Amino acid sequence: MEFISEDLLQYCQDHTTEEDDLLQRISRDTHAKVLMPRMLSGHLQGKTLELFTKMQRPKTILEIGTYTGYSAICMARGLDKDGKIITIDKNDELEEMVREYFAASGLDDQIQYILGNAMELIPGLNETFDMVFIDADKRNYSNYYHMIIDKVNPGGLILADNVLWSGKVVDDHQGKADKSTQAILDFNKMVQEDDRVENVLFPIRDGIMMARKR
Ligand SMILES: C[S@@+](CC[C@H](N)C(=O)[O-])C[C@H]1O[C@@H](n2cnc3c(N)ncnc32)[C@H](O)[C@@H]1O
Repeated sequence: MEFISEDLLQYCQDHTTEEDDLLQRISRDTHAKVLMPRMLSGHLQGKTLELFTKMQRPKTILEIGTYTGYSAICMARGLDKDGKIITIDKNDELEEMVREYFAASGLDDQIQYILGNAMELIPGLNETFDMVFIDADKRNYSNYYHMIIDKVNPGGLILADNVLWSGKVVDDHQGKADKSTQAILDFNKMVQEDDRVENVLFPIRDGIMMARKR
């Protein structure tokens, strides 16, 4: 489901700094060769992530859910020279493609790509973060939040994608939402009630929750 008309979306894209050749290639290849290409962040969200990163100036970013690397490259482009992004994905079938894109970005020395289950890997990360992008399995969104909140530095940002879940968050479920929808509803409620953060839900693409740790 699109929340704004195709014409308005096109107008927004036409007034957003252009996607360069590499991001266009990743988007094209993903749509041609990879399952569920709708998962890719794309032009508007990618530029939003890049600009959020430039404003936040994080030393370390954690991304949960690399997929084909589009959003990781956007955030890496926003980093200062001494910043780094750790990005985790469990899908090793995309590894070759993703490593090639990271190399082509010229930023692979700032991108640490880890393959494996984020639920198992995150507790072992001996780092603190200035920015976290949660964009993996929806059912674990609240678990990821609980796992990372103590690793986020004061003033750090937690971003979570797809928090409008194609609009299903406002459907009348009559107490029987499907598991992914319920997980998103629980996540949004939990963030809204968490006094450790101040937050805003942006209606960008499928919805991005931004929570800033106090
Ligand atoms: C929505 S896609 C990420 C899109 C990417 N961030 C972008 O914007 O282009 C979600 C990814 O999360 C990965 N994923 C799902 N569950 C995971 C888990 N438990 N651990 C690590 N990765 C996971 C999937 O393999 C998939 O590639």
